Amino acid sequence: MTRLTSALDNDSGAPGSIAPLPGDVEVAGAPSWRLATALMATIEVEELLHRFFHLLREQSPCDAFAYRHDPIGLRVRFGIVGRSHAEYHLKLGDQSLGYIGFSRRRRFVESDLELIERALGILLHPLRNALRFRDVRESARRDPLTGVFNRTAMDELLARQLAHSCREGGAVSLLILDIDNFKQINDRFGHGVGDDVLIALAEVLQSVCRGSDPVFRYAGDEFVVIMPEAEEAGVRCLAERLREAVQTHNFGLPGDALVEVSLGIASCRPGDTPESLLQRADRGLYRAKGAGRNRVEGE
Ligand SMILES: Nc1nc2c(ncn2[C@@H]2O[C@H](COP(=O)(O)OP(=O)(O)OP(=O)(O)O)[C@@H](O)[C@H]2O)c(=O)[nH]1
Repeated sequence: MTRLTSALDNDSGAPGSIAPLPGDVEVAGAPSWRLATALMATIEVEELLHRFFHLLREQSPCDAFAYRHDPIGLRVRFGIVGRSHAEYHLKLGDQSLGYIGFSRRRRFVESDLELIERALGILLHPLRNALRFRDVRESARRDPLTGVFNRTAMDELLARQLAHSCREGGAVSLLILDIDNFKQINDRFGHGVGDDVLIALAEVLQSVCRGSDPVFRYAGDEFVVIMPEAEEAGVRCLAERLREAVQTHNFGLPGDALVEVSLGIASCRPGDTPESLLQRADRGLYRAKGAGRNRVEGE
């Protein structure tokens, strides 16, 4: 663990290395085992950090706390930011476990930072385990070929979004996209080239969709995009943008062969289930194929 800054009243301090802690130190009167036991009782990163912050704050060395791990896009914040700051890079061996920052209205003094650093020493191993668990769970929700979310993740999100829309009355829309004549691409150029097309297609879809509209690989050459809060006009607009983006993308196929897609769209109606919503989008896709492909259709 490395102290990056100990900015007292916003003055930057010199970086320094923190020695590992003995296992049995006291955290400002609270035995370290209390913190260690609380952290051992969960494997979820967010819950772990929440417990860490609350136990630390009982000893009042900080008012706010921010954790970030950019490679996995994880950010967690608690409390109200003050004007005195201290930031640490958390490392176990060569492995980075992210950055953690503390802030406080009152000025941090060296004994506060020592207390924080002892507590961080106790956090390191549980945090490493929680990050590993998160990684395993995330990879079970990803399609191994394209890296986008898989059908399991789609089923979970769609059920959650529909339940939310039932409760709160908000909109949910989705689209299903299928490559036109993909079998011919495989037959003409080989299965490996077909795989490359699927990978590149997933990248095009993700680059057009905002982070809030996740992309899923639904089946072989079919992808789904879920649009929380979007009405039919919104999903139609996104579907058209995706169709155009794919058509104009250079997939690097021999003879500059084009890749085109057909799309079916559907928006949530009262009483919809995930299955009924998907079926409507699928019927739209079927109509798009029947009407000549490279187009968007709803029901
Ligand atoms: N390369 C590759 N091909 C796949 C994969 N999964 C499914 N496919 C192929 O995708 C093709 C799907 O074809 P279909 O969607 O049935 O038909 P299509 O040729 O795309 O024609 P339309 O959908 O009617 O336009 C089949 O040839 C499958 O073998 C994969 O992971 N990699």
